[in-house]
Amino acid sequence: MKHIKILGITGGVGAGKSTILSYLAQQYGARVIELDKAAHLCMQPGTSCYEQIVDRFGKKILKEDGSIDRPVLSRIVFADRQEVEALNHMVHPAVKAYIRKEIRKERESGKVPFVVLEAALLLEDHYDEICDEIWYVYVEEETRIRRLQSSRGYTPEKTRAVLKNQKSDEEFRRFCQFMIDNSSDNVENTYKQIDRGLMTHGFL
Ligand SMILES: CC(C)(COP(=O)(O)OP(=O)(O)OC[C@H]1O[C@@H](n2cnc3c(N)ncnc32)[C@H](O)[C@@H]1O)[C@@H](O)C(=O)NCCC(=O)NCCS
Ligand SMILES: Nc1ncnc2c1ncn2[C@@H]1O[C@H](COP(=O)(O)OP(=O)(O)OP(=O)(O)O)[C@@H](O)[C@H]1O
Repeated sequence: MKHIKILGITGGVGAGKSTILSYLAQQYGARVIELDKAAHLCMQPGTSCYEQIVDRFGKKILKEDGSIDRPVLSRIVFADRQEVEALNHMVHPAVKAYIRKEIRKERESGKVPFVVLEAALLLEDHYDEICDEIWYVYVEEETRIRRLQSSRGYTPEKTRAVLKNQKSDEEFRRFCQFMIDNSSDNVENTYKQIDRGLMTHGFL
């Protein structure tokens, strides 16, 4: 089995993690796995996570077709830390098992130069056990609020509510091995930092 390195990309909501992931996939052929997307897969009807979530939050969080209405669930959990913790407790073990399986598949096939895992919660969920390094994507809060308002229609209140459930800038800096500053509206400045990081940190 080929040893393929695992790079974690983290940072708060709207920092530009998905933007960076697209670059890593297109420019370097990396396999990228978004934990949000993996979580959505693990919460589909028929899974044990789905059953647990409906048991806890009730049928009011379901759409007509029986799937989970994420904006509704989002309003409940991001208003109350206990609720978000309950959700995490149900979803995160399944996500981690899925990630481990995907990494094993990539190592068996040996086709990609490295694997990238992306989530706001890599540190909380101890993905340092799986990743060779975790890199932090930094953008100051007001810029993120502005970008998310124009691209996703998030109100400043929604962005702030999500932020409150995520690590502070100081904690991200303390626990990550490299920082990418994505504050510039010219994304080429960000790409240059990634190129340099991959080179100097042994991913290429
Ligand atoms: C709460 C849910 C229903 C909201 O869905 P919605 O479609 O509105 O938003 P989306 O999934 O795109 O998430 C938006 C952003 O919120 C943040 N976020 C999501 N879940 C969490 C969480 N549990 N704790 C802190 N921040 C979170 C992330 O920055 C994420 O990118 C959804 O995020 C969810 O199911 N979360 C639980 C799964 C999870 O923890 N995912 C995070 C990585 S494992
Ligand atoms: N350097 C940049 N200049 C201008 N806009 C940017 C830049 N980087 C990202 N954006 C925009 O900011 C928004 C948020 O970026 P993105 O979706 O990549 O964030 P994210 O960290 O993946 O968010 P989430 O945590 O919610 O998944 C997007 O609309 C994206 O196009």
